[in-house]
Amino acid sequence: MILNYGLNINFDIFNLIFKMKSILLIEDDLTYAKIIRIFLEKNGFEVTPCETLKGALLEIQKRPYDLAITDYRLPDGTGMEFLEYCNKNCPQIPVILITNYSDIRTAVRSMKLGAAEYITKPINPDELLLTVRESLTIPEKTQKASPKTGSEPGYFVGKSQRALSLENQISQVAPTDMSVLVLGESGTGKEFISRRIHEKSLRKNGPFVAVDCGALSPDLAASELFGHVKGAFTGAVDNKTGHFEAANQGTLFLDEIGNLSYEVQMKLLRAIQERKIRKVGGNKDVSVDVRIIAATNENLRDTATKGSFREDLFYRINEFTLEAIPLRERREDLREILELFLAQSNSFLGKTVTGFSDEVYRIFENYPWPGNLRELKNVMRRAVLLTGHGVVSVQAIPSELTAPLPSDENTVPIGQNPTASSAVTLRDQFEEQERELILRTLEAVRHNKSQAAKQLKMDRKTLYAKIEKYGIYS
Ligand SMILES: Nc1ncnc2c1ncn2[C@@H]1O[C@H](COP(=O)(O)OP(=O)(O)OP(=O)(O)O)[C@@H](O)[C@H]1O
Repeated sequence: MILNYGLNINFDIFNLIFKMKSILLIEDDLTYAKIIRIFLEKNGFEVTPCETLKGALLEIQKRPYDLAITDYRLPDGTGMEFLEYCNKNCPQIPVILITNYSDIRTAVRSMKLGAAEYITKPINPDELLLTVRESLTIPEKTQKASPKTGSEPGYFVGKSQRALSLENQISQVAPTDMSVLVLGESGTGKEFISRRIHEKSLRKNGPFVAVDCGALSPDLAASELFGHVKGAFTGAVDNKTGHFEAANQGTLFLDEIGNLSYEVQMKLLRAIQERKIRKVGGNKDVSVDVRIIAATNENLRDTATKGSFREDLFYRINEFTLEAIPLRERREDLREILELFLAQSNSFLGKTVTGFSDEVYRIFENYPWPGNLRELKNVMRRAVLLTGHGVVSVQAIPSELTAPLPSDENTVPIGQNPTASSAVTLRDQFEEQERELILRTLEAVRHNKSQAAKQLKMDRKTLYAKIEKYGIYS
């Protein structure tokens, strides 16, 4: 197996830091799951494999895993159902969703539902490792990492008309204490815009607390936002400070605010209007001085009219509206954004990629980017990882972005000696292992294909197809 290159050199250090983090791996393709498991174990993680949604739901209740990785398509459900369960019942466990690139919209939806990250098939080992390590460093899922002071590194403004107008509005509203509602598709930078407002405001030396309301379990949302007193409910073993208090004299960013229950909306309205909160189970009010910035990618006005979002709260948080711009509507800014993400990825990964070929640039220009800046950043990071140095070529970007190219042009043929910077994927390694496994089984059963198929738990037709695919008898 060729799994020992790239970022692996640092794994001893990571071992020390992470002290055998436990991962629940939900993947029904057993051979593929085995390869991922062995790869992660070699890199110092403890992996428990699971083949079904039902099994995974039972397993996650047994022990506090540090991370879960789930395939989207499972025999008895989807990875999304698993994600939803985790959000409600164990929101502290980051979940990475594996999807096909063609399911990018699913991936984007998974991020909205609180997935820590998504990775697309075919999986690149370095990318998998990077994503796992990054997800394990997220401090707490409902509260995002929030620097208290200093401006957001690498905030990109842009030169397009719409970008300039947005920046102008940010500058105008920032010094006021108005509540701001930031609208926009997933990944367009709503949180970045909100941080920008905070940094340009008079509260910039106070905290910026970002809360992902989509990841708050309905039962615990009030306690997360307003805190609780010891003994308020089973499990409230200590007093807890809520996000409101934590944001005192600063800004509270409520992402995906449409996900809050009606009851919590009521408490939120009171907190904003009266500038007072009451902890769950408490009997006295606590004064708070917090500016609210909320974000949503749904039509909150519609939701308010239909009654599932309180109209009074909608008007209270919507004193000023900003619209984050989808990437496809700011193509003039693309080249500059690419350069920024390239520089960021180089510095993050310690690589020296200098640019991209004209062909890559053309592909980027023609692609609709449904996942917006986040998707672009992920694609760039992957491309930098695979390229290492020099110029990013088409081989380093997901084949789905390059519609006219056959997808297998993107990978190195099995048997060919790959270089460290080439697109060797877990799929390649999976196929290599599968070929070996089939060959060994055939030899063990003296080439009796029915027996081999039985042992390999595949039907004869599939076995024949694989024998042909791998050229076993040719
Ligand atoms: N103005 C910007 N400058 C540089 N990078 C940005 C900018 N806006 C967004 N990004 C990048 O895109 C990623 C997604 O941004 P962000 O989380 O703010 O989007 P979002 O609209 O809040 O997403 P979601 O709807 O999924 O919560 C960020 O991690 C950041 O890397």
